Amino acid sequence: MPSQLTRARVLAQYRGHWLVASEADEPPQLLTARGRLTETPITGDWVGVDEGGAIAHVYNRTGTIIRRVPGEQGKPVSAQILAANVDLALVTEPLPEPKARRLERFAALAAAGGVPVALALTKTDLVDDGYLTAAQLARRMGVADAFDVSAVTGEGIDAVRSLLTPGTTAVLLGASGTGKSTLVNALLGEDRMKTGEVRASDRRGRHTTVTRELLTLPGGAQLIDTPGIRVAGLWDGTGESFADVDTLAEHCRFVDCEHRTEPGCAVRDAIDPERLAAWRKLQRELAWVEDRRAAQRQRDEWHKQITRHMRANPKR
Ligand SMILES: Nc1nc2c(ncn2[C@@H]2O[C@H](COP(=O)(O)OP(=O)(O)OP(=O)(O)O)[C@@H](O)[C@H]2O)c(=O)[nH]1
Ligand SMILES: [Zn+2]
Repeated sequence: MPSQLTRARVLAQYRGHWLVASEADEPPQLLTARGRLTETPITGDWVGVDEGGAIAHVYNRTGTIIRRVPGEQGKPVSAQILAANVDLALVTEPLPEPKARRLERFAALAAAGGVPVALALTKTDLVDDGYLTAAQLARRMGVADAFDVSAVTGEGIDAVRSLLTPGTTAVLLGASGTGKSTLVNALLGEDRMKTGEVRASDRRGRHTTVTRELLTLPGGAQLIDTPGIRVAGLWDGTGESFADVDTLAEHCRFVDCEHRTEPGCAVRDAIDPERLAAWRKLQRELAWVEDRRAAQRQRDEWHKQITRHMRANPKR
């Protein structure tokens, strides 16, 4: 690592460029990377900028949101890091009929990366008792913080703000159309104009391929939006998001109990059947992913060995 590096945060990524803000109160700059980095910088990353003004290092990440990229049949499975160095995931789902299955999936995605979860049920203006639904879902999922919010009436926005203390980096996670961007706008208030397309233009013109952007909220917290996610495949476990099932499962008679009809099962009668079905479905998905990943690792190892062998025995 070169000696003189300035620490800076990646606000957004473009093709071969990154919008980066140093800790000092300077305007963000569009930078390129120096040579080959060990990691490709992504939104939320802390990077080291060298004296020539290029990204030369990506610091270790804590709290990452990683999903499996929807792949074609027969193609290798791969992962995509959606956000780095995140302290809180606000998982969104709209009222009047929030889908528990989607909430559980996004919560698992966050938990797998070591990120605590809060629920934000949007569009509460469409119902009378959104707070009840939020409380029930939170209880069932073992989530401490849950809010029903409305960008139309402003209800619940302050409650969400109370979690977004200065220095916190939060990410909005949820399916397309669940109200993430609208919530961002509500939290930003009038500051919205300073962000987005305005900042993403420079001498070379406008960079319109904004995908995930780290924004600074008026209160001093950072927020990353993740627009347009259709499929949120799991990649590496479900973290602590099914702690209820995992804890009870320790008391099942069989270690590989699937909590169906096995005798001495401690989970089946204690967990909501739909939640248990969701757990099973995600476990099956993870088993499939792990199989594919193991097969790919084996193939990679093979290729390495062949290459090594050919290098050691060049044709004469
Ligand atoms: N009634 C009502 N409608 C809302 C509220 N929040 C969002 N909507 C509407 O829901 C739709 C989807 O909201 P978006 O904020 O674009 O959803 P998103 O999650 O950002 O979607 P992607 O960008 O595709 O991921 C829009 O038509 C919003 O106007 C709300 O609090 N109340
Ligand atoms: Zn069991």
